[in-house]
Amino acid sequence: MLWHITAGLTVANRLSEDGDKQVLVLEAGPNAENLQEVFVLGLIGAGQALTTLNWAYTTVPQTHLNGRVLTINAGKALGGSTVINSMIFPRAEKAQYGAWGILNNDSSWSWNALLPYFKKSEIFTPPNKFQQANGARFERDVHGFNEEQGRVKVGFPNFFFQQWSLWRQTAMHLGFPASPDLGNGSPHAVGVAPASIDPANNTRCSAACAYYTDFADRPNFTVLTNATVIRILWTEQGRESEITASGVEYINANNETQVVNVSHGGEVIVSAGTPKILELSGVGNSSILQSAGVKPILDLPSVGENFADHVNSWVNAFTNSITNDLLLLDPTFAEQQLNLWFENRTGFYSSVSRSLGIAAPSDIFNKSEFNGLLEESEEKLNYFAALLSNGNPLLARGIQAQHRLALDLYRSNNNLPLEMSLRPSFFGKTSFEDRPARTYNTIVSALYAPLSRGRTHISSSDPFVPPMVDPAYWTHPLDVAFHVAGIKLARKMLTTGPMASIYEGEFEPGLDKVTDEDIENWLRGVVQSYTHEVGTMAMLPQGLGGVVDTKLRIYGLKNVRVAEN
Ligand SMILES: Cc1cc2nc3c(=O)[nH]c(=O)nc-3n(C[C@H](O)[C@H](O)[C@H](O)COP(=O)(O)OP(=O)(O)OC[C@H]3O[C@@H](n4cnc5c(N)ncnc54)[C@H](O)[C@@H]3O)c2cc1C
Repeated sequence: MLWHITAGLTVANRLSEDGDKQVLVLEAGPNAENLQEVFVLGLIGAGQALTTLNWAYTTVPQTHLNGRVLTINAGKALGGSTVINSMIFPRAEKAQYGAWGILNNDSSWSWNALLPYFKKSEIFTPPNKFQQANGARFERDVHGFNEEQGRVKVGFPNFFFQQWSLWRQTAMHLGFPASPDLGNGSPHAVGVAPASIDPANNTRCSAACAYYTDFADRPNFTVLTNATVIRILWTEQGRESEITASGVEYINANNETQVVNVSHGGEVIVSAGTPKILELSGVGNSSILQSAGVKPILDLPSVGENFADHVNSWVNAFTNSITNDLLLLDPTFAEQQLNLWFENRTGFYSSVSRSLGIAAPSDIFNKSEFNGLLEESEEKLNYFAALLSNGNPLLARGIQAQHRLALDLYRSNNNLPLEMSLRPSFFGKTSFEDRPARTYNTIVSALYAPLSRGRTHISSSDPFVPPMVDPAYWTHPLDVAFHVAGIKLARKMLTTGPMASIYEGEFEPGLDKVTDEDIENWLRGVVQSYTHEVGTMAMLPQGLGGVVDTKLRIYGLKNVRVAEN
């Protein structure tokens, strides 16, 4: 039994290949595959705006971001966040996968060990001549081409904005290597990102498209949508040496409470809002559970801790080039473009992929400046581990181990702190009405390897009360330093090399933000979640405050695993 979905549907699909296994998936949202906000590439953002498809969690006021409450988007549909996400489908730096193996002393978590699974997860369509002419590249060795169903379709779109090419040239001018493939495990480069799309139809390929639609008639693979899981039920304690899940309680589309039993030898795989469900089931930090009115079953204090999320910010420049802003500025043009997509899959709405540049420390700091920052962070390893671990001494060791490894990787230029991407449009918080009615190019700078760690917990036993979410953004000063440097790099990218030829002045942050301090102060008022939250069911040894082992089994529970970010 599983819920849910990006990860969960993948596992459900693979398990149900064995006809002797009965697999049930419970998903709180609907099947939204037939909505044009989901399948039309250029309508990214429209799906997120549908409240029925987005959990839109809110954070507690963020101490380091002027006390602001931020929104964290997360898909609520069969296919999870892949139904509303931006479809960018590159991979991380090899050393990042290796870090899992090092922290867990398990070599099955490394780039080499995982690459066969990455290949098995996709049907990659190489770029055609038009896409190659627009910068798309690929390396055959790192992709999967097997056309069997049960894989995410990955490829490139039918429309490219001209400034993406100018921007890549500018990035190269500033020292970024040209990427032969952003999925090859060496993404410190600039290139065109592949996307999780079906290039034959120019449509989104969500996890539902990859792992469910073609398998809906598998007799042992059942999916219930609009089914919100409340808690896991346990066998009477004392009869088993380990605590055993006996069933799951959920609320169906008619608002009725239902129970489904786990068959003998069966497992529950949690892949959805996991900390909340575990805490409602009595698994977590006992004192947090008791204050919320839940009877503790297993004291596992790191559940919901170790929360990390990317945040982003931007520099937008006025431009004379053609951008996506035209869709908002001219509704007739927007209608024509949408018609073009439906007629022959061309035009603005057939575009999705973005050019990305992944920056290393050497792109943004000089060596002595960066060594100084690293030394400061090393001196304060204990302090930040204690601060970020919420009074949990084992997790403090786990966070310290993560930080030590991250700092070592920074020293060798193998931890990549920033994703830089060019959006051919306005991007930011200022509403359409409040900004000049012009076209913009925006460079978005996203903090990729944050050292800050926060938490999420229940505050009530009522399953309909949203969880408390505190990502503790920007708690670690190195996060702040990288983010400020990202804005300076974005400015440089907009104003040098070929990009300078289409630059007509800066809108935000605005040229009055001159010093690092000005930029930092502006950022504290605008930084927003990039909605890539991870880490709250940490895969770490128990001595480092872990929640799951390297087979994703929850410590202390007999038949419950976790499969999600
Ligand atoms: C707006 C946005 C843009 C993004 N862009 C990109 C991108 O371009 N490239 C990229 O690689 N990543 C992107 N991501 C991140 C990526 O989509 C996620 O990391 C990934 O989908 C997470 O997979 P998951 O299985 O862990 O969780 P999810 O995909 O979030 O799936 C969790 C599922 O569980 C369901 N659920 C939650 N609670 C319950 C409950 N109580 N009962 C039943 N079901 C429940 C949810 O409805 C959801 O369907 C983006 C994310 C968002 C939100």
